[in-house]
Amino acid sequence: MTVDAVDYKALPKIELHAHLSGSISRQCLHEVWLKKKEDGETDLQDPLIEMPLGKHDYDLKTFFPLFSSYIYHLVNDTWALRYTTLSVLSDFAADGVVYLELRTTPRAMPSAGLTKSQYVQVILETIAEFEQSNTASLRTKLILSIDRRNTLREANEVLSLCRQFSGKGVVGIDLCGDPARGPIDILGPVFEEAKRTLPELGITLHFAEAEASGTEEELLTLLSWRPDRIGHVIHLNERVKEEVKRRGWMGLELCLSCNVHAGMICGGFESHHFGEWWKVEETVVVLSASPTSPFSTDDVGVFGSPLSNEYALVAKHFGLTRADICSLVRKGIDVIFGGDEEKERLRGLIWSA
Ligand SMILES: CNc1ncnc2c1ncn2[C@@H]1O[C@H](COP(=O)(O)O)[C@@H](O)[C@H]1O
Repeated sequence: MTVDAVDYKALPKIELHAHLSGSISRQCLHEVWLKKKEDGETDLQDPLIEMPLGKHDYDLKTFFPLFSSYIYHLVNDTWALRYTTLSVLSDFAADGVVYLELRTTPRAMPSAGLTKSQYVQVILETIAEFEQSNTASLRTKLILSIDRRNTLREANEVLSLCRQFSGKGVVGIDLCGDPARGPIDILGPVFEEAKRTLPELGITLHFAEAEASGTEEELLTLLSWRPDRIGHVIHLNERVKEEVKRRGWMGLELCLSCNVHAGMICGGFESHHFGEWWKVEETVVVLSASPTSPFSTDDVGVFGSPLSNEYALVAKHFGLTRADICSLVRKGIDVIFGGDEEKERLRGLIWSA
């Protein structure tokens, strides 16, 4: 059986590292802009001009400001939040994703009178609405993100929201944001409290995404917070690699297109560290998509590569067979945060060969 025999879109897939605002397609942002323009509610430039279709060469310097200076000004009320969330869910479902953990940084929208708690509530209601009205097999849970720039008070607020919505769709907490920002030590107590008081909550951390956030000191600190999964996993020295393996069964959320397009790794797909990790017994590699906006795997909207394409890429560049691909997806079930019932559902859905 050649790798070409796999229909990567039809392959039921698990996506665990998708940032909501980075997963909105440029077309969807354009639709939001059109409505706001017609209603006289925006002076922003058309997203298709701001982020032309086909432009995916954002790097870590140009990528992060896109949110605070553009996307957050466009998606700034309940209508836009619901519209864009529905669009993101439809895109993942159309790409054959059957289980999605969407992550987002709770954001108040003062001009629309929306608190951070209401922001989370709107997203959860939109997910429920999508699941009721859609025949797709996609089931979605939410992870709330702490930004590296957050103060201790802001980070604690995210933890409180996790507590408030635990059992109602929120299944995890994340550390994300510009890796050039830090230090992250002040946030430690929040993750320690999460571990202690909310054992059902999964912890995932952006890990060694850039050299600046890949010092041994930072990485050992992050590991001391006892994450269940880590994302990107690029700049690790041998000691940290050994430490990751020693923890056993840690999920590694790897984002190929994002890392390559954003120049986060040297060389092309062949030199991606997926090649180093995917056969490591002690860890579980999970691929993440790069939507069609300016980013890519973890921000499909930005980098523009759906999850199905990420599987095609690893098959092509690392020679995975159909059996390898199916076993890669199946292994991912073990590191989802969505609970045993969901794991059972997925075991019935994901191809065994
Ligand atoms: C390149 N990879 C990345 N590394 C770190 N953080 C990232 C990221 N991609 C996105 N974000 C984080 O997600 C936010 C946007 O989505 P939400 O408003 O939360 O839904 C960004 O502001 C950034 O903090």
